[in-house]
Amino acid sequence: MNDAADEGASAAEGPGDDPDAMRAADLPAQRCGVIAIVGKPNVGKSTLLNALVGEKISITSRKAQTTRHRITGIRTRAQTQFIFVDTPGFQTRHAGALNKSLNKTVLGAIGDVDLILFAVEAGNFTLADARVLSLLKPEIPALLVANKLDLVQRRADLAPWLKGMQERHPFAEFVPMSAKNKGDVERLFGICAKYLPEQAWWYAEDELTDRSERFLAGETVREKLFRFTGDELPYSSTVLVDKFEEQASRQYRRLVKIAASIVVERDSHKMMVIGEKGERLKRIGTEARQELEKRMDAKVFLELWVKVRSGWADDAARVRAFGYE
Ligand SMILES: Nc1nc2c(ncn2[C@@H]2O[C@H](COP(=O)(O)OP(=O)(O)OP(=O)(O)O)[C@@H](O)[C@H]2O)c(=O)[nH]1
Repeated sequence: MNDAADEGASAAEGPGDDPDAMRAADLPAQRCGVIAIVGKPNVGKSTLLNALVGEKISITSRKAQTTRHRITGIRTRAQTQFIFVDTPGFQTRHAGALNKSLNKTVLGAIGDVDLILFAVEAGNFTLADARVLSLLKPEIPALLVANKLDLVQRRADLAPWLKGMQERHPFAEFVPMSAKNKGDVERLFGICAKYLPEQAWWYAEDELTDRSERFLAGETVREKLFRFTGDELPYSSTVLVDKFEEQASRQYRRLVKIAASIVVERDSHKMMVIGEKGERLKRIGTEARQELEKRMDAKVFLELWVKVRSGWADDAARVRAFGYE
């Protein structure tokens, strides 16, 4: 991101004597800034990010703590480039190395941004929300995104709740909304834009993420893994992409061969992932492959393995080796 930022800075230099630059200076100024989406697990942060970016960038599932990485989603609209970072649901319940790493990612993500979207479930505020809120610095503007508004039965009850929220933190604005409602998401763009500084864009207009296809492959398998195992499988299970190779092909315009390992902590979890006669693993593989083919516009061969590595989520060195900062 630094390189991109440097480019942006040079593009924003003054017009000088260059006639082309003079013309550029007549245009409305570009805006560009970073927006962090924070909140406790399962409040809908990834759903919101995907809706804002207009594509599925971050995986979602009903299982809390699905998001493990800081993910950048980019959306450029009219003169404004919005750079979103999604963060893992901050949590303090488990103390293992994986969780320490996740919490560090959240703290890193909110220190240096232009705007924070603090997401909660509308009408709810628990100790877990309070813990995340305590991390926000008053000098960075924060919007209270009261998400899942569609689940609120009596809207009238929301007013006193919002008033209480204002006492907890000096929020710049309240945004009661549903991440699943297009109109609400549209309105959020307009609200966010005014908090972003006037500066040249950091990314090309059509860029959607700075994450690689290899990363996307791992995340897609992980999403299907959690979808098809539900609450049975501990969230410490992870996916490693062992091979990601684009190969020349006469038959297909693009051909990508991917091999990935699903890493679990116990033999019993391995059986759970594989399922009876291998049915579940097959389903995970098929769904992941189909989705990747669509998103990468390529023919994909996907090979999945299940490996047992007991205690990896409590082992700091392994957590790093598995790609978590
Ligand atoms: N009814 C309703 N459900 C929503 C809304 N937004 C998200 N959800 C659901 O809430 C669940 C959690 O959404 P995620 O986007 O994965 O939540 P998250 O905050 O990113 O979760 P972590 O990755 O655990 O931090 C999913 O089942 C979503 O479909 C909403 O506006 N209304």
